[in-house]
Amino acid sequence: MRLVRVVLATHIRRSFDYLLPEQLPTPAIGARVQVVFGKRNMTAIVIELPDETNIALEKLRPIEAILDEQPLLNSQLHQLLRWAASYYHYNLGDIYLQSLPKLLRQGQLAKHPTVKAWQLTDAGKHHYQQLKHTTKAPRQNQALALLIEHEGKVAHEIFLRAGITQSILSTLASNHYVQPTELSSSLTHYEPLAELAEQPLKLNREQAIAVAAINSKAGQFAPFLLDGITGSGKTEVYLQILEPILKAGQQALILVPEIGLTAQTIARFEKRFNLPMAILHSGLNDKARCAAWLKAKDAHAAIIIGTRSALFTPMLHPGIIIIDEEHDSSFKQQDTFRYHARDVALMRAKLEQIPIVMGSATPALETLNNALIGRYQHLELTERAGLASVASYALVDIRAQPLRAGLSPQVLKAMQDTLGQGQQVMLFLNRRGYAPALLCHECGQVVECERCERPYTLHHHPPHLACHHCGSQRAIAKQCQHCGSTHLVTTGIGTEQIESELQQLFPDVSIARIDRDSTRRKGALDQVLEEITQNQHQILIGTQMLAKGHHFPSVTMVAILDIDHALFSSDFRASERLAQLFIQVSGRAGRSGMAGKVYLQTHHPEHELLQDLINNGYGHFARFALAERKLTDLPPFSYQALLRFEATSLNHLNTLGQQLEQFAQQHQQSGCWIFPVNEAPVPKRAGKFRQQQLIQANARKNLHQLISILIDYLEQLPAAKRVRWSVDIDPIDMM
Ligand SMILES: Nc1ncnc2c1ncn2[C@@H]1O[C@H](COP(=O)(O)OP(=O)(O)OP(=O)(O)O)[C@@H](O)[C@H]1O
Ligand SMILES: [Zn+2]
Repeated sequence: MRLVRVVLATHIRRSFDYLLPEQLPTPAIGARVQVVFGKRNMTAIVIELPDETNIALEKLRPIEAILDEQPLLNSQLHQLLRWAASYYHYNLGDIYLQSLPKLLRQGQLAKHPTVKAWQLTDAGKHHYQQLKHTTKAPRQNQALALLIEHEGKVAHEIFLRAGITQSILSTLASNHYVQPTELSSSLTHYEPLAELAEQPLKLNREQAIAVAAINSKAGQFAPFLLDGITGSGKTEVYLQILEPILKAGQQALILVPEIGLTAQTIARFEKRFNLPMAILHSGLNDKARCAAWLKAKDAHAAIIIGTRSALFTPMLHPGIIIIDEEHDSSFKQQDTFRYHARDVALMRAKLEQIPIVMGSATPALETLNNALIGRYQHLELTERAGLASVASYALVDIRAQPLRAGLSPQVLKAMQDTLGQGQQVMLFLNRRGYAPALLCHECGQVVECERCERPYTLHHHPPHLACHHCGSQRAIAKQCQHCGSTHLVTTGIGTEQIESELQQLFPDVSIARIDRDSTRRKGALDQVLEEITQNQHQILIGTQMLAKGHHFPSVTMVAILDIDHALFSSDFRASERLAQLFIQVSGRAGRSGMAGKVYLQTHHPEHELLQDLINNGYGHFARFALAERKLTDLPPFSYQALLRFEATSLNHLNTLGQQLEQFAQQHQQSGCWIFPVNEAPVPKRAGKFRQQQLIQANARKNLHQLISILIDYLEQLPAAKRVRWSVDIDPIDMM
């Protein structure tokens, strides 16, 4: 009797045992199998081949089929997924299955797709024998030689990497020396890096120290914080630490924030190394994602660049993990499996025994603290790279000032001057749409999304109302629902409004707006970023999309229009987020030699956070903020979990809340604080009422113990069946 223990994607939080029928070979651990679960056919992953089971034998069902001869996941990834399941108190089966690309989850064979290739003809062979010693058409000869070397078949991509262009291949094809064919992409393997495709920059002293420190830890677990001000050349450091790793035939995994993964980023790595890369982001179709994943797994890609979930991509020869803009909140998944990619990546680096580099100009306080207490090696870049100098700041007091398009006279004047000198201006406003609210001028009633009880945002392109909480849309109201008046007016300003008003103020200037609406179309963001680099636009207006890591050489002026609302938030992380945003946005000014200037409009020019950031910089602010967190027992000096509850009826929530609070108080442990169940900061979303309970502890162990007890309780509690609940470990957004 042979047994197989598997996990699969079901809400039941455990593994399942199946029988292995005689005619099937023993599957590898980490391979997929097909099983019947309930009445459904499902893809499962083998996690163990146990000797015994506590299920009655007659109840065991057989496995239907084995899908993989080779395991998809190696033992380090198994350990990682198990660790993640226990750390985040999430279902192991879901985590396993979610770590696979969708097509593999659905049971497709893990086969590399075929790629375009060229085949040598007899005529081509003959031609080469006759002409190989001539100097005529050297590129054509090189192409034919490459084909002979590889038994007559070479992938198109390999020709391109060797500098043999499409037009050379077309000429060869028109002479019938080669003909198109296909190759399994697994045959397109690459040789380790021999020499760089482009000359590296000469590092400054701090960069050189960073590169040497990281390279000295090859082949072992070593975490680094690369704490370098904006424009200090962190990317050049990444490029140079990759060189020895790629020369050793190892792979690099590079994680970037959701919208930081642009064609420009990819191009920088491509240009330096000319090696195959696997790109993984949420915009890929299923086929492309699966192909990239397999390329990484079988080491047919040297560099794997991706957003959050790329972290789980298997690699045959892992050499290093890099997390760029490590403070970015898009590394934290905000629904279902709420993991933080940076934290899981650290564990992965530990399991794989490789270095991990976390880079940022504005490190998360958690990360900075780990560096300050010596848990991570702290590498600092305190100067701008090359010829660029640090931008200067001006606080613009807008109290009682007349504003046009949200801009003060001082900022408008500065814009005129900057534009007059042929330089670019960047305006930052973290609010997309035309106006954040539409209201009745007669009775004051605001037009609200009924499902969220929040104002609709007015959009003009195309005209509609959109709820930024639940995403619902409707036609623009013509009448007040309350009093029937047709006199509706907007309040507040969004990026669309600034764009249209600036078009009137600066009719001869090209304006680019960059926000989620203007970049929805695939490729639109890359296109506008390229246009900005080519100086096709002079004024750039954007939300935080524009703040992230971009390098625009001609931007010398940045104006931050309105961040006042964030100065008085009750969320203890608000000041950290504001400081990061402020520094990142400011960091776009003056990056290539020309002096940069940053204008900050505010009603609170004396506010100590703004004063501190401007006068002393992020590092000073962050150390002070850490001291404050320590005094008040907040993370990273304590550990938090958030239980979230959602239901269509408030009664259901209240019943559950009372029972849970009572239970939690009875199971209070020393070193744990259990806060009351409260309304969430967004108390209603998409028709569901929302509540939450914060749990805090002085040690991780205590937190995890208490959470386990609470989860066990919730799983068997009848009142919890009518409520959707979830657990968020290390929550960063309390919404
Ligand atoms: N050693 C160097 N010498 C000259 N120029 C350099 C050097 N290192 C980097 N640069 C240049 O400085 C500019 C800024 O570098 P990079 O984009 O890597 O900065 P960064 O630290 O990643 O900034 P940010 O955090 O704002 O994204 C780039 O144009 C880069 O080519
Ligand atoms: Zn809504």
